[in-house]
Amino acid sequence: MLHRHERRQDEGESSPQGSASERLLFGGPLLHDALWTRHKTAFFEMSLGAMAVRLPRLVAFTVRLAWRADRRSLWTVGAGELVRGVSQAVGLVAVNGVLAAVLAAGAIQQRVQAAVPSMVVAALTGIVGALATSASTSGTGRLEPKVERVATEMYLEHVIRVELAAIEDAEFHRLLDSAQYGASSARRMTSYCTGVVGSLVSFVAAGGVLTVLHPVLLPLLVLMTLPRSWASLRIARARYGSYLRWVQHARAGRLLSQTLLRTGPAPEIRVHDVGPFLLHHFREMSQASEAEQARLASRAARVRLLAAALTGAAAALTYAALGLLLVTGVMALSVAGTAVLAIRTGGQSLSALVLQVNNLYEEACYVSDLERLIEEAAARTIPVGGLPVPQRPSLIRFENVTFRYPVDQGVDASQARPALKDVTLDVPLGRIVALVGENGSGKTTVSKLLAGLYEPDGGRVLWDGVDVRQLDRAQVFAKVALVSQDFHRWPFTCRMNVAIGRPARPLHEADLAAAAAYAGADEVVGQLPHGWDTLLSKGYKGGHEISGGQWQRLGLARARYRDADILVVDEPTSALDAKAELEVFEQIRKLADGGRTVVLITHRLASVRHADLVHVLEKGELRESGTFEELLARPGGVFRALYEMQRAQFRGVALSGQQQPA
Ligand SMILES: Nc1ncnc2c1ncn2[C@@H]1O[C@H](COP(=O)(O)OP(=O)(O)OP(=O)(O)O)[C@@H](O)[C@H]1O
Repeated sequence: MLHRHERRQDEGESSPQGSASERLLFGGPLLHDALWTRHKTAFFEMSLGAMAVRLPRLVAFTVRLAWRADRRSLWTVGAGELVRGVSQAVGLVAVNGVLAAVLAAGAIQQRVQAAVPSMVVAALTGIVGALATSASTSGTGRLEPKVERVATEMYLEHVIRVELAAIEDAEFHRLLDSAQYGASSARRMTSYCTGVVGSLVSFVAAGGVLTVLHPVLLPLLVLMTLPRSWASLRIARARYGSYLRWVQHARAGRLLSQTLLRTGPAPEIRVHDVGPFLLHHFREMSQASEAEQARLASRAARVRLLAAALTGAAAALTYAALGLLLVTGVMALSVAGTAVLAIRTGGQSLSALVLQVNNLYEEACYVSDLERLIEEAAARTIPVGGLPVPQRPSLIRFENVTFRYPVDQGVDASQARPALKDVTLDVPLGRIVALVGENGSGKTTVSKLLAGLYEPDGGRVLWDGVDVRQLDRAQVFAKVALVSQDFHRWPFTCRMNVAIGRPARPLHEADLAAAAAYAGADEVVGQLPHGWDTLLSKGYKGGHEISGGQWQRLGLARARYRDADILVVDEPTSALDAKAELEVFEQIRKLADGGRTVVLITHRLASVRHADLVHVLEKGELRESGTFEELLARPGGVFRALYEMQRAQFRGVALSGQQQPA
């Protein structure tokens, strides 16, 4: 047997340095940075005994899921497996009766006649067993997809309710990633569990019959089966370990082949002659993978041979013991015949049991991630309920607000600069409030806190004097429409891309048209091959791609369709041409005239001319606040300096036929 640390190295996820090509291209083996990769090694460290201890918990979890998914099928499976086991035991006893009758003294006709009742019982148990097996198989087949659906729903239900900060937390995200495999694992666990229960029942049935026949037969059964079980387990794990190693080379090779096929790098691949270079390394990685698979094949053959030798020795020992019992007259010939049959069925059940438990454990790693995710998600869920948000609030105030984004593990959070530091500002409702500042100054963060997406680490966000933490968050969200910089481009139809601004409301064509006209998206819709019904996702039949500026208009239309009191627009015109930009700002201004609040984030300082109030942020701190004119009039002010800088870019560029300004 391999030494423990050798085995780890031999069977673990990575070959430590990777192939020469992998070292050259990736600096080492190409490994996933994901939580689930840890399961692969954890799996190898689990002994059979430890697995047996965990077994009841695993079965209980699967049964609970199955209970939620479909009770009737669960009952069918349970009863089916039980009936199968019992009919197996009764069948063995009947076979014993047949053998005893046939091997007894007397004329052959009489002996056969005496065996008939037992034969009938054996045949009946065979029929009942087959019926029970098919009932269990169909029950498992019905249960599997339902269990997967229930587990997926559990997962998604929890995920959509967690705070944004949790979704952005790298560690939580890793768990999220890994737990998504939990649903399909739960599905597979259903059939493994049925297998485990079935094998266990069969083993107990065969063991029970053997014990009744003679007490020494049960230990003999175990003795004969254990080496075989150990060997099959060993081979399964060796195969898995080797798979992990060759899949690592295959993964690297796949990355190269995919890169060679993609459109993005295609020009560079051709002009810089990257193709033959990558092809050479693809071949090298594939050969490393082939070598590993060849190594596995010969290793599996060796283990299989050893297993066969051990099983043979155990069988010889068992049959020698049976022979001894026969010769010494301790056991009758008929009993020995039944014992051989029982040892065969019992042995098969035990081997199957060991393998099924092994499979069960492997799946359980993912299912336990799912369990953990559900626990953690529950702890990080957006609170439900709270004080009602005022019908027409008049002021949102940030009071000494400090906020830090969650940092990745290993990074000292206290060292990281807060995204907002001691910020105090007002957002009077029914007005246009602009947030300006350089990249990374904290504008988007202010808008997200305003929308209730984050809670401040220090200070308070007050809605008419009430801390947002006490307000009903669902009502806060309902007050806000958001057009973020990276608003989502849903892979749905154009109509749905606007209507998703208020998904709970029945589709209303007139409102859709009004929202589109507001954002200038009506022109976009008019140019699409199927108008509102065009699928905005290239790569699918009938799918169509639109430009960044056209998307931006749809994003604005979506926010307009939402028809909320507060519209937060983050760089709404970055992809628009100059004419469209002017139009959009004009429209935004009209919104405020209608009593809505607009929080406008932009780098184009000239566009904030119509804002009622401008807040200037710098490195997470509020530097200045005032109207456009006030800020421009402030000597040495940050806004004035930024504005001057932007203006200077255009100064000196004279149009033909125009005089350059003095
Ligand atoms: N999701 C996030 N996770 C971690 N840090 C973030 C995250 N979003 C922003 N930050 C950091 O917080 C700070 C403020 O970012 P924010 O996006 O609020 O700035 P901004 O003024 O809107 O910038 P820009 O003009 O580039 O959009 C930056 O240092 C940024 O790196």
